[in-house]
Amino acid sequence: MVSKPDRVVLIGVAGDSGCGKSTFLRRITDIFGEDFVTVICLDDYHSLDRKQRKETGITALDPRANNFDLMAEQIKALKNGQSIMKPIYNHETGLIDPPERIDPNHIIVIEGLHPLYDERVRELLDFSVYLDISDEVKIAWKIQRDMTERGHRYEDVLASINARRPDFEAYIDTQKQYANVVIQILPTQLIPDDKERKVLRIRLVQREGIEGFEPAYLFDEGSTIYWTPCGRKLTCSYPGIKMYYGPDASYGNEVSILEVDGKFDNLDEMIYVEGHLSNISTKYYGELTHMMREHQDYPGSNDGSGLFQVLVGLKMRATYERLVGSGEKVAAAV
Ligand SMILES: Nc1ncnc2c1ncn2[C@@H]1O[C@H](COP(=O)(O)OP(=O)(O)OP(=O)(O)O)[C@@H](O)[C@H]1O
Ligand SMILES: O=C(CO)[C@H](O)[C@H](O)COP(=O)(O)O
Repeated sequence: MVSKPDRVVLIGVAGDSGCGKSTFLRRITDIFGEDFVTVICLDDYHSLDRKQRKETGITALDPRANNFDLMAEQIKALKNGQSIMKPIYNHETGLIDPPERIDPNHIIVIEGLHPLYDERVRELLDFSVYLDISDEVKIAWKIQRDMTERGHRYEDVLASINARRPDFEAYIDTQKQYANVVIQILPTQLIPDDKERKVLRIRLVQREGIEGFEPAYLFDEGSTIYWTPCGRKLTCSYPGIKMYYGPDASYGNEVSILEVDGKFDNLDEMIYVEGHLSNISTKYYGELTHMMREHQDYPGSNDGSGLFQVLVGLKMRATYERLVGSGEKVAAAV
């Protein structure tokens, strides 16, 4: 840890397994610096180990397999500047290991299946994100990762997604109603009946009316905009790029949507898109483009997922600086 924090800022990143949380977390630590951020994976609060879950038929997504009392107590303690002894769930053995000491830090990120599920934990959060990946894309990514990197069979990957679905819908998906922002990852609409899932449509759903959070917009705040940026200033190969901005409603809340369908060919040209976005919480013109170009190797860096992950990271930085006051600025990316 760099220095003892005067105030702990708590961020929640929710989503199912395999929805891109690790990539998003790397972007957050890139913005704040590794020492400034402590990431807690909420799998560590599983109260049933793998064998017990198998015997009882209760999945890890089910609240009964998780110790929310301990989670709420320990996250509250960290926010109050106290150290905790956090349990550890060991994914290799499927067992619960002896606890480890976690000290408060400037930013604490709680990530996993349930950061927004329990009201006591939810109320402690200063900023929250839900990564919402459509079934079609989830299957494509899981198959790519679990078959090529983990040696699983196609039928097993599909069966595990199907087996999780009822509990996913009951306990995980419902959390998106509480998030400040939702990043939705959907199949493209630019290629009819696309099965490859190489081109994606990404939507950033931003809650309106949250104190201190100003949604980003395209061209003109509150309008509805359809924009095809391809042409002289943005190179686009097939199937091109379409962007959208407009108002909507979600779970009875007013939201505004920013959307990108398609892939950016050349991230140097992102400055053209950045120049037409407002309220993006950058510290200088071109900072968002700079951040996207820095990590072209991250998955999704050349589509809306990279763009919106960076944008949400900038919103987190703005939240941090607003909460801690002007004395504690995070360095700009230069
Ligand atoms: N934006 C993206 N575009 C394309 N592929 C992606 C994107 N984000 C993640 N992936 C791929 O999806 C897979 C899962 O991503 P990642 O490991 O980040 O998810 P996770 O939520 O951290 O998963 P888990 O909780 O199971 O560890 C990886 O193979 C990664 O390459
Ligand atoms: O959804 C998950 C969160 O990442 C895991 O399935 C859950 O944590 C159980 O882990 P394991 O399958 O290793 O016992």
